[in-house]
Amino acid sequence: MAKLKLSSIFSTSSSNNAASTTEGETKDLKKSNRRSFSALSASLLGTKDTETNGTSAATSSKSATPSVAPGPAAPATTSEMVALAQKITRETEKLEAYMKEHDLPMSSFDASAPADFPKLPDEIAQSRKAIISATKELGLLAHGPRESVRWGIWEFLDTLALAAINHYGIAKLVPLDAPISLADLQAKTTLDPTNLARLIRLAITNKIFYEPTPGFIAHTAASRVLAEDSDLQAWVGFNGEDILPASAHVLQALQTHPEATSLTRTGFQFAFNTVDKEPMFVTFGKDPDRAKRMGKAMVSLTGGEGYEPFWFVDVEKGGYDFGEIDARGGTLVDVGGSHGFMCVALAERWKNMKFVVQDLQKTVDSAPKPISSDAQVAERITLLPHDFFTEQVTKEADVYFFRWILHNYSTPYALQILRNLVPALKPGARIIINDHCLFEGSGQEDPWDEKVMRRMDVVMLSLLNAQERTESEFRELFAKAGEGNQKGEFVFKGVKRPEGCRMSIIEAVWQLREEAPTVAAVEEVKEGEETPAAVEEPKTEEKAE
Ligand SMILES: C[S@@+](CC[C@H](N)C(=O)[O-])C[C@H]1O[C@@H](n2cnc3c(N)ncnc32)[C@H](O)[C@@H]1O
Repeated sequence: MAKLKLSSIFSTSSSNNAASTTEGETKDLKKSNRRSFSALSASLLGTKDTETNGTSAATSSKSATPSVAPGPAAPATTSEMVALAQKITRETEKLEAYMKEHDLPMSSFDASAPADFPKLPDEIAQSRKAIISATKELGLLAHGPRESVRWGIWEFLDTLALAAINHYGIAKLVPLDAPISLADLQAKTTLDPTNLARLIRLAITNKIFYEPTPGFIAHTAASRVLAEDSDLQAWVGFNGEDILPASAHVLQALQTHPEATSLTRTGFQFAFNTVDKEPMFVTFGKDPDRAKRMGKAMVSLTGGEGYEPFWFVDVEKGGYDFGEIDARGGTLVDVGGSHGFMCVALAERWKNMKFVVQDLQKTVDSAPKPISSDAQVAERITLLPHDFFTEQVTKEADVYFFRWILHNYSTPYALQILRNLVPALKPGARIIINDHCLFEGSGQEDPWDEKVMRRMDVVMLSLLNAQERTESEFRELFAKAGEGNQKGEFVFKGVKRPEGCRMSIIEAVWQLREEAPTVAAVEEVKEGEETPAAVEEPKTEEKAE
């Protein structure tokens, strides 16, 4: 029997993975992102940006895979390595000119250097991204294939060294203004001299600390920020002491449980001897220090480039336009909203809407009170304990918002979370997900963004058997969540991604079946195509908490 597909009704997206828009009103930001990367990639190599020259880079196998083609800036004889080196010079000069013009210090290893770049205008930010990508590629080429694989695989040892340094608080023990001898440093720690020295010296190869004279350790900019930023310390701790052991056990987990959907059979459980006992969040719930570390690590992540809340809040930057809902004083429910920082930011921007922040009892209890010092903001935000694995308690809201929630769950759990909304949904209710949205294939993203997002996807596997999703996976998730419901269905509206942001805004609307678009607008899908994969339902005892 033929299946009906509701794609392409609200979305301009198609199987070529072009980005879609929300109700056709918003800019095709993913596409423009891809175009800017295409342009960047082309300019990196001194070639033309085919997409902006009439030939769609999206349909070209060369759309994002840098390869040297002769062009005005790169004659046919110019090797890929020289083309990359020239581009690095050009883009670095552009960056430097901007910094000088605005009296800003250039990036430096010096301990007194700034820990972050300031917010750069788009063109200069693109130069910076080009430098990051091109230097990586040039380095790989300079190593050659065999050597780059042979030694690239050892990056986990750099993580180990950093994790140990962080665990023993070494960065805080090094004075900010003068070197310290290894002997004096050792006297301040329980780490023995040999291990202290070798771990620091491995970190030094990544410009974390330096050794001005043999046996003396001093700060670089990176070690100084590690000494001063407690959220970054938590991020390093969470990665080094939770994610690293979990990832080291993923192969074991996959070999034992190849379906890889259960929350209690991940690399994390194999690493910490909790297989079939409890999900990671439950383990953390029993250990306040570890839970606190993860919470602070998330603060570090969400404050990081490309993840800041303003990308969702600021309409001018491509954020979500709640104008119509705000005008009628509608309600947004932030499901798994932690301490409500997103709702605070939204309430500061949208002055009439009401907000409900739902999270587990413990999280709600530990939220700051009042939630905002601005009474006009605080009075419109309610914090409510709610487990999203149970039926939604806030009925008939206009928006159910999930930020960094669904990527924590494999499909069976994600379906359950969405289905738990259904009894509360009124026709037209919007489900908005703020998560990464991966391209179907590789090489269409800026290379550094792609690295971060693909790594995050594997972190999700390691800790939770969860995943980042592509647009078609989100579409299928919504289709499956509404399947079998006689009254209504989730109609997928599309994906929008603010340029410069790594997270996407994925939207569906709950519609009564009789209100669904007419058959004329519905695309026929041949039998056997896009059949959602069979998924097991999560067992109750496996739920997060
Ligand atoms: C990765 S954090 C995301 C927090 C927030 N949405 C953000 O954007 O930073 C996941 C959140 O889900 C909450 N959570 C986990 N399991 C939950 C459940 N079963 N019901 C409700 N909230 C839950 C956690 O307490 C945490 O605040």
